[in-house]
Amino acid sequence: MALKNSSKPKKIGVVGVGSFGAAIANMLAEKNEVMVYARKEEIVEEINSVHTASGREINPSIQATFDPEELCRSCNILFFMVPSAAFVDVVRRFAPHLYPFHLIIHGTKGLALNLGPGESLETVQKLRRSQILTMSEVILQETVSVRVGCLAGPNISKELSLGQPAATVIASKYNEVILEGQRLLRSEKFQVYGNSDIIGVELSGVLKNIIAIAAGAIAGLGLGENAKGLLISRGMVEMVHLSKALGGSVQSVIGLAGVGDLVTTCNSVDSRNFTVGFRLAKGETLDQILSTMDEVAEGVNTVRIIDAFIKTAGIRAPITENLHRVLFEDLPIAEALHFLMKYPFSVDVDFV
Ligand SMILES: NC(=O)C1=CN([C@@H]2O[C@H](COP(=O)(O)OP(=O)(O)OC[C@H]3O[C@@H](n4cnc5c(N)ncnc54)[C@H](OP(=O)(O)O)[C@@H]3O)[C@@H](O)[C@H]2O)C=CC1
Ligand SMILES: O=C(CO)COP(=O)(O)O
Repeated sequence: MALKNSSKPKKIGVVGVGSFGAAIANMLAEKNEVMVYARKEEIVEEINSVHTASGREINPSIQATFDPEELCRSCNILFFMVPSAAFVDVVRRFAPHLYPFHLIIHGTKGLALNLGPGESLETVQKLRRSQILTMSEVILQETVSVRVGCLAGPNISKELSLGQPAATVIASKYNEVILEGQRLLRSEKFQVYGNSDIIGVELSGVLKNIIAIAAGAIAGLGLGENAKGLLISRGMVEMVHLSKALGGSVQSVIGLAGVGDLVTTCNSVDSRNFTVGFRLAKGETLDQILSTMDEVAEGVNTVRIIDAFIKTAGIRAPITENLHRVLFEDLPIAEALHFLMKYPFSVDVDFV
């Protein structure tokens, strides 16, 4: 059924009620009518009857559905809050029900691949930029939506759920998307900045996860705060070079969604990426860690994608390269650190 402008729906939709989706849905519900989508019938029933989602508190005013069509019919603004590994599938499920009037903002800090049929990261010889998609690029590729934005910043969901003060960036080529995001989310406890460099903001949120895994490893090895400061500063420089190579601006990396989130994630035991590094340093294997984590640590897959890209593009990104060897090539962490300490970094800041 085609929707006319006069019948434009008014609720705000949230797709995915995991850790971050639940936190954002609750914040949106403070001043808006909200409907959430969960793929499992039992989660929908849990939300609608006892107002929790897998035990996470959900504002009692929030309604849930497992029908993408109902969500798209009821809402004109949708927040996609699912991990990157599921993003293409989820967007394809929603695509038949989306119209150009729908405004979409996503909060996903991961990448997808745009490969040919039967191809995978293991089989492609080279990984070019055109074969890597940010989540806004997935939405634009898979749907008729045009007004697309992302939400990124230092936003550990546990802290947001406790009502602790924080800020985020809404990035979009369309000022209207930024203004809507600010109108919906801004509060006394939550500041919302705008940025027109959506690719740079998405990449900032994606790339900081790599450095956060390394920060967790440094903490797990008990190497101290000097080493952490060294990693964060070299990590920021690496993020700038990678982001520029992938189409983002320097300014976005040194802003809230880049350096702001980098500092938070590199210091928080509530960060899943930090936790992966910490547990690796304590001697667990990657398989052991991932099989016992309930929530997604996007940085692991991001390391694989970025490592393949830099090898193709001929870029040096020593932290990512060494982390790839630790995660996927059995290099002991101590050796990776030894290698990094000998790496001939000589210029402090070389991107301005
Ligand atoms: N948690 C945080 O502090 C923050 C997270 N982010 C980003 O947000 C994104 C989501 O993270 P987070 O909420 O923590 O992840 P979680 O692992 O907590 O939750 C993921 C959610 O996505 C749903 N989901 C997974 N696969 C599918 C699918 N195929 N179809 C429909 N729904 C699906 C899950 O549903 P089900 O229960 O059915 O599996 C679950 O509700 C990530 O990219 C993360 O980097 C960004 C900022 C902060
Ligand atoms: O991006 C986040 C906070 O801004 C959450 O980080 P983790 O995915 O590592 O938990």
